[in-house]
Amino acid sequence: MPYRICKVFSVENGHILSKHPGKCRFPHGHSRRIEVVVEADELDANDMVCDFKQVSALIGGFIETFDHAMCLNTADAHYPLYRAAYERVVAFENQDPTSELMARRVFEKMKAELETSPEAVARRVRVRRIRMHETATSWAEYEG
Ligand SMILES: Nc1nc2c(c(=O)[nH]1)N=C([C@H](O)[C@H](O)COP(=O)(O)OP(=O)(O)OP(=O)(O)O)CN2
Repeated sequence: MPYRICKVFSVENGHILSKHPGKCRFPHGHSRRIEVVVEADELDANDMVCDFKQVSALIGGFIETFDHAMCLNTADAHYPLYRAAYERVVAFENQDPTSELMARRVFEKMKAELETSPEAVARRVRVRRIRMHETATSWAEYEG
């Protein structure tokens, strides 16, 4: 049974769900909590999965790109307008930026960071799941 730790990040993030039949197809924002769960079979010399700060160092910068940014489907008719007007736009290729897909994107980035990092932590630690909170009552997660 592996040991697990979780580092929680917060961002203020906008999105448009262009396929949504209700009001979520209009621009709106969320104060998102993003839980990054990593695991290891053995603890390090400090009796940790890894330092929480190492999780931040690996994925914090990527998560920051979602902060005060608008997530958009590239197929949304408004996408070119947002792209032209604002520098902080996060594109989802022909898919709506749901919490499910945002969780998956963070998961895949964290996995890639661990695979390419030369640091020892990367050989021992795996990303287990990303939980993307949307509101106080809803979240989605992606698990490896
Ligand atoms: N599976 C998903 N469903 C919905 C998503 C999503 O990303 N994945 N997103 C939305 C909207 O972005 C919406 O803003 C959030 O939905 P919801 O939790 O329904 O928000 P409310 O504040 O309106 O919830 P209430 O608890 O009903 O007030 C929609 N669905």
